[in-house]
Amino acid sequence: MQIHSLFGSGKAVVSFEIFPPKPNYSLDTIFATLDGLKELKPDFISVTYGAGGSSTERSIEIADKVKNEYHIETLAHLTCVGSTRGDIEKVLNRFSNHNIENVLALRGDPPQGQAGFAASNPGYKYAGDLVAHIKERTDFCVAAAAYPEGHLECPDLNVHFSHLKAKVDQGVDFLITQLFFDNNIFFTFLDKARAQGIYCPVVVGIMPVLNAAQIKRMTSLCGASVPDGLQRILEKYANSAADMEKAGIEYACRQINNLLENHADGIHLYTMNKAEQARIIMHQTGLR
Ligand SMILES: NC(=O)C1=CN([C@@H]2O[C@H](COP(=O)(O)OP(=O)(O)OC[C@H]3O[C@@H](n4cnc5c(N)ncnc54)[C@H](O)[C@@H]3O)[C@@H](O)[C@H]2O)C=CC1
Ligand SMILES: Nc1nc(=O)c2c([nH]1)NC[C@@H]1CN(c3ccc(C(=O)N[C@@H](CCC(=O)O)C(=O)O)cc3)CN21
Repeated sequence: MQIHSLFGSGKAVVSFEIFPPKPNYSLDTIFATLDGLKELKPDFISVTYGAGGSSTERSIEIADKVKNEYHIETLAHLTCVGSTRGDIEKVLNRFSNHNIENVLALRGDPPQGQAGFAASNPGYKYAGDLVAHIKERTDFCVAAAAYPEGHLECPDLNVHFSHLKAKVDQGVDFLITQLFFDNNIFFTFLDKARAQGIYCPVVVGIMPVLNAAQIKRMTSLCGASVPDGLQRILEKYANSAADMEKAGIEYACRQINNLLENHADGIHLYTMNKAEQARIIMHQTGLR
């Protein structure tokens, strides 16, 4: 099923994100996660591709299992940086052969320890180039990323908006946001996006703070700002992992409840492969 057909019912679309386990871990760990997530009946699950240096083969294998063994609608991430058009066509063919109908078209992060990309990057420069290529050649439903706080590489928010508008016009069916911890930033972003003619559904990406180290890594990777309320939690529970997790889950639930009150099109939970915490959040927000 094409995910864009799920929007517009008046109910928020609910989705989860998982990433492949590191190469030295068995794939069984992700199947244990999926067993738990399946019970929550998500509308779809997305599988990251190359995030944090993970193997792309594992991403394809997991996306296949989600769709064909768990029978959950799948959104396969695809990054294009460093690939040729031929490489991308091969991966798209493999997705098609596994009946995967939805792709999240991304540019990709620079390699770890590197701030930018080599000028000689072949093939694709921006995610929009990948969106256009997929739409030209296939019938995939195409999602893309949106950055409510702007993007680290593009400090001028107005310029960044024009890039987003151009990307959407290249054929994006729906957007998923980068994580953020202050809903007001999202509401301002959404108003501005609509005013600039970006009309597609916008799913909100939420990352629960489950431990301080992970949030440090994510905020430095994606530039999300940490509001005072969250900073206080990080300081107060610095020496108590269990209390930190509990407070992080409560924070995420408050964010989600407020987004639902404001009619968000969808909630996409960055699960960090933790099914039990996802279950608590789904129950506490009444989403499941
Ligand atoms: N591996 C994964 O599963 C995931 C990765 N990400 C990462 O988030 C980051 C951004 O990715 P995307 O949104 O796909 O990239 P993008 O290509 O849409 O944007 C990246 C940067 O390029 C600028 N830009 C975009 N189009 C432009 C144009 N036509 N001319 C000039 N500048 C332009 C944007 O303002 C932004 O600063 C990447 O680093 C991506 O890998 C995000 C979610 C999941
Ligand atoms: N810039 C950017 N790159 C991404 O890959 C990305 C985003 N933003 N935003 C949304 C999601 C969040 N994603 C994430 C976030 C964290 C990890 C992470 O912490 N990975 C650990 C592996 C942990 C483990 O295997 O247990 C790592 O060390 O890389 C992975 C994907 C992927 N996405």
